[in-house]
Order: sequence, then C-alpha cells, then structure tokens
Amino acid sequence: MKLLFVSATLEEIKPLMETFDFGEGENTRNGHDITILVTGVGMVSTAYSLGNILALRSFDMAINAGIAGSFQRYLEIGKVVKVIEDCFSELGAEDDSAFLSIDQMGFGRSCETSIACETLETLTPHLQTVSAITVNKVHGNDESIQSTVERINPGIESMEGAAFFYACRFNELPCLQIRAISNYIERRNRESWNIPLAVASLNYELIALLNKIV
Ligand SMILES: O=C(O)c1cccc(C(=O)CC[C@H]2O[C@@H](n3cnc4c(=O)[nH]cnc43)[C@H](O)[C@@H]2O)c1
Repeated sequence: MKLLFVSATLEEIKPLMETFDFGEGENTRNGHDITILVTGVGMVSTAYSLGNILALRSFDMAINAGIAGSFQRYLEIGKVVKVIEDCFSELGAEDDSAFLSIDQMGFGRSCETSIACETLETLTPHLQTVSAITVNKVHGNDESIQSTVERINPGIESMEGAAFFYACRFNELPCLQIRAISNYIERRNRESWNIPLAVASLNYELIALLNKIV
C-alpha cells in the first residue's frame, strides 16, 4: 500500500507524524509506504506540490487533512468532517453585481468531487459529509459572506481542498479530504478561533484511520 498524506502546514499534521515517528517525505509502517507532503497554504502551492510529486510517483490513495472555517453553526468547533464536493468559488468573472462561474463562462468546471474508494469509505462512515469551497481570500466581511451563502451555501471553507481534488482527478487517485472546524465564517475575529482543539480532533481521526489502514 502506498499512501499519501497532504497537509498545508506542518502544525496541522504534526501529532500524526509524532505518533508514528514519521518525517516529511517517505516513511514506512508495517511494510507500507506512507508519504507526508506539506504543501504550504493555498491552492497554488497545493496544486504545484501535488503536480510535482504525482508526476514522479504513484500512490494507492491520498488523504488531505487540515482545519477549516464553517459557514454552518450546527458544526461545532473541533468537529471533524468529510468533504465530498469542493468548489473554486472565486474562479470566474463579475458581471456587474452578478457572478459568472468558470462553468458558466464555458472554460471548465468550478466544482470537484472526491474519488471514493472502498477502503476509505468503509473506515469513515462516522464522519459527517459536507460540501466545501476553496478560497484565496478567507471570508471576513458580512456582505461577502451573505453573498457566498446565497450563491453557493457551502458547509465549510478551506484554502486548498478543491486543488487537492483537482490533482487527484487528473491522476485518477482515490482520495479523502477530512477537515476539523477551527472557526466560524464571520466578520474577522481571530480570538474566537480554536486551532489547538481542531488540530487535536483532526489528528485523533487521522491516527485511528492510519492504525486501521496499515
Ligand atoms: O489569520 C488568518 O486570518 C487565517 C486565515 C486562514 C487560515 C489561517 C491559518 O492559520 C491556518 C491555515 C489553514 O487553515 C485553513 N483554514 C482554517 N480556517 C479557515 C477559514 O476560515 N477559511 C479558509 N481556510 C481556513 C486553511 O485551509 C489554511 O491552510 C489563518
């Protein structure tokens, strides 16, 4: 089994790495290859890093693990969710006050979905499924939040997820994106974020998952 873990920052995946004594790059566990890829924050660095590694190596499955902001108050801070659809919500054109997605412009598709595989599905039935958007600019303004909710009504927001799904689709790589909620999408209020709780719950799930896979 060749498994790829992808995370934007080292902090988000460090507890998993410490638990199994993994470093960035290639590791082994029980005869299986486990690769840790830390891409940097954002869709450009994620696409670039994944494009590089997938051009050189093949994997059986990939897992994108990170924290995220939630548009939905029923998803409590610290909750771990599974993303099944993720859209590049800013990719398109303004048409006065309306927004034209890249699909509407005729240049491609704005939404990506996970490529399910039986192993990952069987091991994650307890995780709530959500839709997501991937952004360059984190929402932090009432007007833009309202506009995005009216247009897309996403569950959560990250800065990498759709780029991860995009690279997996082009490589026909089965994949899973799991995110832990660190904050709500609201007018910028950094004090209300709980990154330590989100990272702890995320890694609890990752460790349990990896123990079951290999
Ligand atoms: O200080 C900030 O405003 C800030 C905004 C977004 C993320 C951060 C981070 O330190 C974490 C990087 C990581 O977190 C994901 N993330 C977490 N919450 C959100 C969000 O509300 N909207 C978008 N992305 C979020 C993101 O995927 C980053 O890679 C600091």
